[in-house]
Amino acid sequence: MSLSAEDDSRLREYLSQCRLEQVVTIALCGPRGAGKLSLLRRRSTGMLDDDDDDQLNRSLWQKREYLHGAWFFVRWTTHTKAKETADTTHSDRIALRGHVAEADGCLLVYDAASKDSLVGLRQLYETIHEPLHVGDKRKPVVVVANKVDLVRETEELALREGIAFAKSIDSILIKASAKDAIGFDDMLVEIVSRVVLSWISRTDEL
Ligand SMILES: Nc1nc2c(ncn2[C@@H]2O[C@H](COP(=O)(O)OP(=O)(O)OP(=O)(O)O)[C@@H](O)[C@H]2O)c(=O)[nH]1
Repeated sequence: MSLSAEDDSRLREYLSQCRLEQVVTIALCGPRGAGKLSLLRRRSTGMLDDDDDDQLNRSLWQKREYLHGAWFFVRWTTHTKAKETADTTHSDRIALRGHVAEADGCLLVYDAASKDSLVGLRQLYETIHEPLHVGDKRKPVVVVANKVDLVRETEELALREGIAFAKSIDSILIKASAKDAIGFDDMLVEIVSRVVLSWISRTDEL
């Protein structure tokens, strides 16, 4: 994980004083087909694709997680639930902004084997700029390059550009593959840690 030793100890100290389970809501945002649902599904059911109705499958969307010596109740949301809805429709953008506004943090997922997917993610980031900000502070964000199993060494451009994008928005990139079950734990720990640190900063400011 990318936390400094100082942040790590602040986080552990804060959590050691919390008696109750911490509820964290994370928005999974990203262009169509990036693998948002597959990442969640793979983690919960061990499957990549499934015919069951994922939207009704509560175990997919909320899960207890033990991180940094504390229990969290993690709720996931995503904006592209209606398969027939195109990315660019007005209602999709409204849904996307709504999810981001309600979330404590965001995972920005794109398909690491597709330059178009990264272009889509950049556009999406512009769309969520407003709900992502609370006053002059931005909610925690982590970029996830999914489908790294499809990236060959000779065509790593979308991955390298993804790292540059993550840096440009003051974030980090985590490599993941829902297919090979890689990266989910890392992205979970990273985003939840950043969310808790944002709570600590807010408390410190009061
Ligand atoms: N090779 C490979 N394929 C993947 C991976 N993750 C997802 N897929 C495939 O990519 C396709 C799209 O995955 P979804 O999980 O539906 O993507 P999504 O981002 O939820 O898509 P929308 O609902 O359209 O926004 C599916 O056919 C998955 O099987 C991965 O890590 N590697």
